[in-house]
Amino acid sequence: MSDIQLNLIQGPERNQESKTKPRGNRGQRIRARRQEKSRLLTESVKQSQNDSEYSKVTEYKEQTGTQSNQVQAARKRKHGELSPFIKEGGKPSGQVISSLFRFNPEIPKVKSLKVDFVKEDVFSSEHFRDLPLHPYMVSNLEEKIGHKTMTAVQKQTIPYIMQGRDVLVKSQTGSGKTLAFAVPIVQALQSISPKIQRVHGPYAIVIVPTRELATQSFNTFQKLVNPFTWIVPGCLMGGEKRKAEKARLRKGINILVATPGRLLDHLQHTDSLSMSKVRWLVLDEADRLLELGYEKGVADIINYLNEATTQRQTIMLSATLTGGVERLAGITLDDPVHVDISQSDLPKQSPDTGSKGNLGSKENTESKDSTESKFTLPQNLKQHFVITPPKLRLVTLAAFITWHCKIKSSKCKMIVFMSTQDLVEFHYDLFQHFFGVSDDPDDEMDGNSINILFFKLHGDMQQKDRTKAFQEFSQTDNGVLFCTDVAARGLDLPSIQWIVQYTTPGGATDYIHRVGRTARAGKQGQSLLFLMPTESEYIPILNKDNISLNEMEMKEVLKNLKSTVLQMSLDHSTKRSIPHTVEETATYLQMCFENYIFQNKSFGESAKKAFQSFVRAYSTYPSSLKHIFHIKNIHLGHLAKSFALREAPTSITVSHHGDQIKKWKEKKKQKELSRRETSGKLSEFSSGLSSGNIHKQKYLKKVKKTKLKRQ
Ligand SMILES: Nc1ncnc2c1ncn2[C@@H]1O[C@H](COP(=O)(O)OP(=O)(O)OP(=O)(O)O)[C@@H](O)[C@H]1O
Repeated sequence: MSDIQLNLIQGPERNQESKTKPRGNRGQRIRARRQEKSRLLTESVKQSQNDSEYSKVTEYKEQTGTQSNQVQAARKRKHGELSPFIKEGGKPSGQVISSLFRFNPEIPKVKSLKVDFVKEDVFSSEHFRDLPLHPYMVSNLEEKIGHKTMTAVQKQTIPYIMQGRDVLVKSQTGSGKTLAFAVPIVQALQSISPKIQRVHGPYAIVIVPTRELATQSFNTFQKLVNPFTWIVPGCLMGGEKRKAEKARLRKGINILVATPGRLLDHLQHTDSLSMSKVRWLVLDEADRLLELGYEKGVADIINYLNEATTQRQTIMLSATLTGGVERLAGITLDDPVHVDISQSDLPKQSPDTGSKGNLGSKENTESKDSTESKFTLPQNLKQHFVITPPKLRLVTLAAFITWHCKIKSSKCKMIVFMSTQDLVEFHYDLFQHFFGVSDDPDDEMDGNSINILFFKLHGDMQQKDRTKAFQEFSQTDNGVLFCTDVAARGLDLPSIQWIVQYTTPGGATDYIHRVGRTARAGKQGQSLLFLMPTESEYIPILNKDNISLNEMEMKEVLKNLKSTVLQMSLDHSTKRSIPHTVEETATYLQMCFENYIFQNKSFGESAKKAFQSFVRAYSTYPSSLKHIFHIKNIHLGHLAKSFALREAPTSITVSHHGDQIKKWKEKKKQKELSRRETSGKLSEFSSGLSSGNIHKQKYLKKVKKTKLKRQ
């Protein structure tokens, strides 16, 4: 038997995990639960101790083994025939526990570049009452909404919109762009005489990329029209009932906030929706809306508008708006003003004044000047990065979350961004199980005292669950939200202290919007970016986009784990064998995770799915970043540890994993091409409304399912 096989898990059979809940009175139940937990935890402690022994043995073997053995093993590993921890001759199905702290790649020294700090004031000293606004508008803003002075972007933008100008607005996240367009629109609508009626239909169309942002912007309009009861705002978005929306459209909506897919479907299928009165078109998060996948739908909406009305003012906003983005959808802007708070006090005329484009035409689908202006981040945002070897990612995340949200403070609100839905599902379930608030009252008596509130949000959730998660997380003052980039844009969730990016974003733009969920409107906030050693070159790339980060050392994060482990439910018998050093504690927690995954089949499947989705997502970084983010740079066996798997799933690690990814990418490319031919819809776009073409509907559903499940 090989040395490594000595470490095969001797634990209970899979699927036996707490399946049979003991009957009897409360006292008996608690005792039985304690015994079961004690058994599992003791097992983890034993394994964490064995693990140190094991690592010594394997290290010795690796160092002293004959060269031919080493070369042979290395060759096999290279071709994926061997798990890095199963020696030749080992049982292929064997579950091997490898050391967390041995054979890790070195943590490189990061060479940060000097960052030019661009100052951007959030607030101005001017008051809303200094503007020619209706007195009720001013009193509503001051007394009900609670804002007396304007933010800098509001001060610069509102007068231009009130003059009827087309405007392109770029200002940092959380600087108040929503009111910058909402106030002048409501002001103009209330002043129309005779009064507008709801049956007139929409005067303003506000397009946003996600459902949560649609709800949020709609709520802002609802507050603003409070004194002007005859103005009716409304919201249309994928996931909601089509019939109910049609009924509301029939009654009349004057300010229509919508996601593009659902709006387009109503334009195509709801007769009562007329665009003839539309005077304002707002594209919030415009750069996102005009990206690949969204831009076709937006161009179609603009075509509808162009046919229905000629008198239109267009307003485009984003924290990462670059000049020329309007060309992406061939939007025609008439002598637009560029408001860029970071650059100067005086807004500029657009260099491409009055440029006309062909809607959706190929020539216009590239932004030519993405580097022409610098991005600005909130001054009160402290940004950090941590470099962890792949094996230690999961325990480092657990250490970070439990320290900040339980041990250090019980009032911490955190968002953890991940690249795919499967990653979100897996981490949510795992953390909920180990550290979440239990719905079983027995747990409180049982001493299970980590009790963090966990939430999840991604594009594949049922709309009602999505709405519930969003609302509950907005209202709570402590908790952790695991999410995809569906929550990266525009959301204004109160009192977020930490933004964690557990998977690296595809570029500076995504980075800026993710971290922009904290440090909003002058408040304090912090962010942490997880990197693997092979990814450290990403820091100077972010530096070039004015993003400045400080290193947080992994061992500093991990040293807090001991308190977490102490707080986890342990009875006296296991407490005696609680690990002490950082290495022991981290290994202990990793063993708890691994045992749980190993013993619970559905969790095991979820871990594998998450692992695979991570690997696939990893192959979709833009070509400019491929030298850093290439799956070949990562040891998949080590990476599997961060999914509490004892070896990488074979479907990925078979010798041709490179070919598999290539095939998958080709398939994805083909699907993307046919999708673009049939429709411009992507996840948030997918409204499920089209009634005419069932075949297309099914096709889109399939594409939506198979595509990376990114959002
Ligand atoms: N004049 C003001 N004074 C104080 N706070 C304000 C003012 N205007 C807006 N805010 C607050 O600032 C926060 C951010 O506003 P908003 O969501 O509009 O920012 P944003 O610039 O659109 O951000 P993002 O780029 O992330 O979408 C909100 O909580 C809002 O209530």
